[in-house]
Amino acid sequence: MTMPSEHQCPFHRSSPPDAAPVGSRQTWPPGPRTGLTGWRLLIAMSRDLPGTLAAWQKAYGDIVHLRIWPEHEVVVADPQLARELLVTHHDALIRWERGIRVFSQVHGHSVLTAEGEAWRSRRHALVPGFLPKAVEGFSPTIVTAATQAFARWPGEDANWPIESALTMLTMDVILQMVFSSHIGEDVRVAEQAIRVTSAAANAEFYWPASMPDWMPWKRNKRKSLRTLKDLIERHLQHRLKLAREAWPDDLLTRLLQSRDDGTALSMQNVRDECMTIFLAGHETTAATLVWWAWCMASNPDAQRSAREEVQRVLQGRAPSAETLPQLAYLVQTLKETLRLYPVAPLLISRRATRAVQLGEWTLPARTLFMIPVHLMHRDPRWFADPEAFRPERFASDAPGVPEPPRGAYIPFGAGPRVCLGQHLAMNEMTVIAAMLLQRFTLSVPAGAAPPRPVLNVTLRPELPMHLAIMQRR
Ligand code: HEM
Repeated sequence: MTMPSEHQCPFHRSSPPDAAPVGSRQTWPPGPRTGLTGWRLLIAMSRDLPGTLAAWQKAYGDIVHLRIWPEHEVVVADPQLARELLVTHHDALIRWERGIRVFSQVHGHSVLTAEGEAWRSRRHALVPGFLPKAVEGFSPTIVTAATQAFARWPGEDANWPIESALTMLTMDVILQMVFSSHIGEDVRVAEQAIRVTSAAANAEFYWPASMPDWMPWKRNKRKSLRTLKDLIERHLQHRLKLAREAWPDDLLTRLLQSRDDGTALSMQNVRDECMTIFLAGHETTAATLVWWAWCMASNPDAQRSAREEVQRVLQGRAPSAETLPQLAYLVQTLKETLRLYPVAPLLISRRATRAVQLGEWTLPARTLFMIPVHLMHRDPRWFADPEAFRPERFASDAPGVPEPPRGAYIPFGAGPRVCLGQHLAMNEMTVIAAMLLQRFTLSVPAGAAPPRPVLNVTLRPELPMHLAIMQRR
């Protein structure tokens, strides 16, 4: 019998014997060998982050140390410790500076990128607009946008570009919520600009510094950033030209009005918040709906059950604040989709500003922490038959399904920096999913292989998703 050595992770006693810690024996959990700089670990991560982290968890356990010069990084895939980090130790953490620098190129200094007091006051100003009651008020807007979008879908298509169609729809929804306007002609340009900036951001995460954007080969990124900023600016200027009494009740008006009651939001802050809400508010919901559509198409029984519920509850009507809570099974299909395909599979890495006690490890100030949400979501210890699509596991009365530990399921993060838009996202996705099932049957195109998830800021299919659709009579 192999006795656990003092090197081994106390949370994963079965670590292999070669799992020697790289740093101080008292300080660092086990992890892969580093070589001279550890940069080969970085290269492995940049090629396939989810796959590489899964292999390291298998080899070294739930808490893995990576020495990537000049950093010490600790990957925490133990649900209780991940939660402890995000909730109990939140005030000992800031977000990884490099990640924030990359995000700031697009988001400026918004609630997503701010820290400390600046973050607290932004979050405080924004929260009321994103509480469940406030979000309910957006349902008619979502219904109108979805009705118009689905009316443009064909009656039948064996290879319908559903990813592009759903992205357009969620973009339209968020533009109506923020600016009370449709995206119209801008849609294709914006979609392309977002793809270019996301790809650029994804590549830059793995470099210690970015080359300046005026470099000739960054022309596309420069142009795309300009396109997105111009889009926000155009809507903002249009609003400012209107008399105040004519301002519609939307998120931009709420942001502008919050400047009146002493919240120190500059006009640049308003622009930055609009950009974050625009991007975070539609890319994530689009990606989740795309994965949901795949799960429905590849699990026809689940699709049938969800549709039967929609028909029984809605009886052909549009979803509303009153009927949405009755769509319990449909919500379970969305939750199960978020388990299998969490669109933010790795929360933004955190940096410790002081020593952090995590289980039996005391990890010094400046340690970087990474939380692989996707690994916890597919861990057979917390979710039986984890690769299977089984919405019933989220039923409150599911027989014989043990409750996973808190922290094992965190598609929206946890702690004070939990997703600001989680209620809006669930509300919007439920409305759109219900309306889609009312109108169309989804199936996998003949001969199509299961999509490979890749991380491109959000988790997306490697190739744009196409599905077969058939209008229901
Ligand atoms: C399926 C949809 C969504 C998912 C899975 C999702 C996921 C997440 C996650 C995991 C975080 C925390 C990141 C971290 O801790 O590092 C986050 C933060 C955030 N999300 Fe979402 N999100 C979704 C939709 C939305 C929507 C619709 C909005 C806004 C309209 C939004 C706005 C934000 C903002 C502003 C933050 C930063 C909050 C802060 O730092 O205080 N998200 N989201």
